[in-house]
Amino acid sequence: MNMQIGELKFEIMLTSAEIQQRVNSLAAEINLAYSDKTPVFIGVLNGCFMFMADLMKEITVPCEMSFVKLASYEGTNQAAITELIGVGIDLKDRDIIIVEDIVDTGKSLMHTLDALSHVGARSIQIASLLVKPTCVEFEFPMLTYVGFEISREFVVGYGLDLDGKWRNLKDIYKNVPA
Ligand SMILES: O=P(O)(O)OC[C@H]1O[C@H](OP(=O)(O)OP(=O)(O)O)[C@H](O)[C@@H]1O
Ligand code: HPA
Repeated sequence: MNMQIGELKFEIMLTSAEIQQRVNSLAAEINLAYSDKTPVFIGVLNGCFMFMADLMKEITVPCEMSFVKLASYEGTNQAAITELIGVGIDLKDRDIIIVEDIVDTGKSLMHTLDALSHVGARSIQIASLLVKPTCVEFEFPMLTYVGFEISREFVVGYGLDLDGKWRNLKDIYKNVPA
């Protein structure tokens, strides 16, 4: 199945059924690993919304959840300071699972981890539906739950956007040469 967005050509990469099956097995792994815990799932908006919703429906351990947005401020002589807006839960001594749609360069995830480094969590793990191993610029030992390792091509659908659009597609498409 192909799709044309302006000049760009996309081909289906992961069907909704394939995604659901993988999300269910990630949830099963998490249920097992957290059987004696009450984790806090933190979804990083906007891209995570579909993955988070489908994952949470399969989580059977008692848990809390929240969504955050990353806000970056560039100081004149300072490195960018990143703040997480919207957690709303005291994270001290909690077991956190960060939920991301994609780890591409890893910069966003680095910012999220930075922002969470001072909250006094008991543990932090990461669940990302997609990872681009050939693009990631950092090591993430806490990236335990990965849906699919994919190649470098730009992808859209299931929460992932191109210029703010196409997040609503239920399958995931990848950019291919026209
Ligand atoms: O690993 P990276 O190279 O940092 O890219 C991954 C991030 O980029 C996208 O977020 P974006 O900032 O575009 O916001 P969005 O979730 O609202 O689309 C995506 O949702 C990831 O959070
Ligand atoms: O391949 C991608 N698609 C959509 N959003 C993204 N953000 C980082 N990489 C991507």
